[in-house]
Amino acid sequence: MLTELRKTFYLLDNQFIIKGRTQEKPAGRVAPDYGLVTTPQLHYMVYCRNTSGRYGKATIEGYYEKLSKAFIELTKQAFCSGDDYRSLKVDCANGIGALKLREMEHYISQGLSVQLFNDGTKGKLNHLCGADFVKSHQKPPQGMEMKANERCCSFDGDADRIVYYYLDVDGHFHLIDGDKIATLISSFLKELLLEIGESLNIGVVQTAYANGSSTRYLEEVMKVPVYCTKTGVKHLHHKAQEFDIGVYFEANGHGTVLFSKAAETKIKQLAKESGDKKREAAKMLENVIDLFNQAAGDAISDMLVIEAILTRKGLTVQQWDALYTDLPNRQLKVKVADRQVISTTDAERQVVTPLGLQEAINDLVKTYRLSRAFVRPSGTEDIVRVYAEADSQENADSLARAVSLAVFQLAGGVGEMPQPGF
Ligand SMILES: CC(=O)N[C@H]1[C@@H](OP(=O)(O)O)O[C@H](CO)[C@@H](O)[C@@H]1O
Repeated sequence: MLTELRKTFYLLDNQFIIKGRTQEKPAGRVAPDYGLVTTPQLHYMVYCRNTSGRYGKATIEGYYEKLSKAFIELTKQAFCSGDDYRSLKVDCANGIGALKLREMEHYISQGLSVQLFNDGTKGKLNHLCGADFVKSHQKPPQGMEMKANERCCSFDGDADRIVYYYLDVDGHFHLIDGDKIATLISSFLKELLLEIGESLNIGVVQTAYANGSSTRYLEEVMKVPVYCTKTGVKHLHHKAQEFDIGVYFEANGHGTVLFSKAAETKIKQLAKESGDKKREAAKMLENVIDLFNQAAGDAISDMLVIEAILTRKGLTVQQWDALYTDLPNRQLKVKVADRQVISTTDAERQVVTPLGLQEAINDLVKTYRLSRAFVRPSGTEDIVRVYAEADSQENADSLARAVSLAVFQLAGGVGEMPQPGF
């Protein structure tokens, strides 16, 4: 996250970006100073400048105005306008998202009231809170007061990821991750596409970390084509650009939806010319295009899209969650002397080297039901990541442990040996 942020600052500070290429800043030109902004807001500014303002005004007010206008349009005649749909609790991970959401609050207050937690007034960045903590520990952040069935979400520190969650009446925690966000959004978009009756193609892009139930639901129930890329949003973003409408989300809640130029032009034309029903659907799609950050995954923009969809469809957080049931899963880390000894293929789902490791994983996976496991070297930490899913949490935990042990033994593990079982 921070590396991305620094890289973008560097681009704004020392170089200009012209049509996707970078070049040295011409002498005498002053780089704009936007003060403190979220990572996706910075990407928005760059996108605006690179399109000479066609994408939007390259100011923080321009961002708030563009998003809030689309959000208000989408929610104003919504079927459901009860209080349940109007309020949302947001854990801001003690990060920049808190400052920016506060600034934006009054632009969207007509459609949504947000209550902020972990807003940075005390507490440390991402410490026991934020999207990454909630997703990896599968529990609520500290500092959030949650009542049963209340809709809550967490941003990460630089506000480019978002996950939703709630507590049921028995106090059980339910996580709604990037996969379920992608599912909600795709089903909404598919319905609108049916209404406008145009054959625009839609594709969903995931990584190997996507829960098996989400992939099955998208392919088998929703009949949407799903593609798997390597981990890291740059891979998902590029793949999503191949479709008229490309929906991409990492399971950790980082993602957005991209619309091709041709799709945007078609939708804009239908919003002007077609008959009543089609025109309404096309207008809605026009606002959806404006509400999604086309430059990068954006927690604020994604939150507004999700809130607009839930309101329009009259869906509660529990109904959304019930679209499918996640397979129990576990992620572990293994320390090895050199993580580069592990090379992978098939979008990181199969190990090529060291020899014998993939066979060992295959043998372990066969001993569990509804199981899947893979390992890959992290691109951001000096570790190997292990992922496993199975029919029960106990089995997912036990498979993840057994695979960790195989990695430790076959790929030069260091330190304490992982124990089988959990
Ligand atoms: C399993 C997982 O969540 N991996 C994250 C993490 O990458 P690793 O290469 O797994 O360390 O950080 C990336 C950058 O934030 C993010 O894009 C990715 O999804």
